[in-house]
Amino acid sequence: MISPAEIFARLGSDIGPLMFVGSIISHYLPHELGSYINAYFQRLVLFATPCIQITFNELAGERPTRNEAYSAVENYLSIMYSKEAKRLKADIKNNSLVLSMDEYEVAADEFEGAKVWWVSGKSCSKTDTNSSYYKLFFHKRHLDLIIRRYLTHVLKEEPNLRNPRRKLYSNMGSRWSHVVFQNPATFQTLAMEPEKKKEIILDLNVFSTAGGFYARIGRAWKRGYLLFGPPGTGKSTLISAMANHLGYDTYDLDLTAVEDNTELRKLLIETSGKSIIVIEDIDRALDFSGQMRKRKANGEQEDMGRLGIQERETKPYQVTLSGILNFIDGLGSSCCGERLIVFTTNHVEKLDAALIRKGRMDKHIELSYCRFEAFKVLAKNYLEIEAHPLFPTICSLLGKTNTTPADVAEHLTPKTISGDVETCLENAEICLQNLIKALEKEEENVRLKSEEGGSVRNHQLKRKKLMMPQDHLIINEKRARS
Ligand SMILES: Nc1ncnc2c1ncn2[C@@H]1O[C@H](COP(=O)(O)OP(=O)(O)OP(=O)(O)O)[C@@H](O)[C@H]1O
Ligand SMILES: [Mg+2]
Repeated sequence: MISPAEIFARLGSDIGPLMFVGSIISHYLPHELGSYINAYFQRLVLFATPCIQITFNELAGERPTRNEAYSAVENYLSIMYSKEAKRLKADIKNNSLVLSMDEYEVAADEFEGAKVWWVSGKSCSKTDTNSSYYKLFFHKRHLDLIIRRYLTHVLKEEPNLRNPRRKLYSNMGSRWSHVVFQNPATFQTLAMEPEKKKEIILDLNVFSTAGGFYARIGRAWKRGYLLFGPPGTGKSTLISAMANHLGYDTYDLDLTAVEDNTELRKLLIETSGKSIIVIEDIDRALDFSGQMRKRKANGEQEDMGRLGIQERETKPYQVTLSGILNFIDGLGSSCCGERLIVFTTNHVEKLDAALIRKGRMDKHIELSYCRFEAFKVLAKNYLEIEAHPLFPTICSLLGKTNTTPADVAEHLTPKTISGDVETCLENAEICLQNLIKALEKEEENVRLKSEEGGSVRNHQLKRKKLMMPQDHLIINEKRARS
């Protein structure tokens, strides 16, 4: 015979049915009565079972703003719950549709073997001003796990989950349109020297939590990053990793599609907080702008037949360097919330000093050719190996050649994908061998070029020596004549 204590203990492991009954009844009653009945069922659960309840109110304490923990729970539940839910609530936030649990809904979740239940509702007390809430119920034996691990997981300690519906905006003229940001790049998968990576992560973490500091020193909460390096060294990949790390939206600004500085300002004002504004290949965008302005000044813009397809599609172009400087400086003064602005370029030397000075581009990061530390990250990502007898050969070859991570990644992509361990190891061996062949070829090219360079230099030196007496003669002759 089961004792009443045991019944309650068992009930505590599955309070779902009780919760569901409460929510269904509440749903079909007038709001005030519904909320009363829901609260009653919750109290019954707490009384009759060894359950613990944690409440996340939408409006907490005296703060007029939304409780961030509530928003985090809402984000988490909207992903988990929307797959199986029958009743969802739709809302528009930052110009996009957000679905979340409707009131008096119950969602069951499981974390490392512990069952938990989330209940949504709206409190009716006068003091709470009809604040919405989420309540979490779980068995008290899981208290430690829930507090230490589950809540951390829900409250987006997992940075990728901070803003699960992150968006990638791009501009058509002066209008932004967006798609869901889905690039999976993270700092873990980014091939870069560990120290440099750590430094960037730290910088981002400090920035994202430094709102109070920026306010105190009277500066806009923004930070500029200049990423420079040859093509295929990971500039765009780093931006995606940054967006995933911070949970920010990304605005990919195509300057060549912007008509003039006024349009640029308009685009800026329409960006939201917690975002990364990216201008890729800033040197080329500015070059393009200069060319188009020159053509316009020369009255050539009418002759559209002479322009390239891309140029023909864009209108006469009036974005100037000072427009961009104002754009950067305006970030923060015309918008609220933190913003990162990121420029990328393959030719840092071409950029105007005013554009990249500290205060505008605060952090300059060089993305460079693939060295051994970066290679190890790629090998782990692509081949799932951390060591291999061929690694020392690759390490030595990478030191002698300038190969981009993009090239290395291409060689490390297995031609067949298999879950079988033996096939994976075989694939790894083949990929590493292929990479070695490519690196050896590159090394040979480097050697030939340096030999060619050497013989050209020797030739020039010899010529110089041969020329010397003649040159002296000419100079002396000139002196004599004068
Ligand atoms: N540092 C890196 N870590 C991981 N993958 C990389 C890295 N660099 C390049 N790759 C791989 O190479 C591809 C091209 O890299 P990416 O687009 O980031 O280069 P980029 O520096 O932005 O080049 P470009 O100057 O031409 O825009 C990526 O999709 C990625 O797969
Ligand atoms: Mg790029």
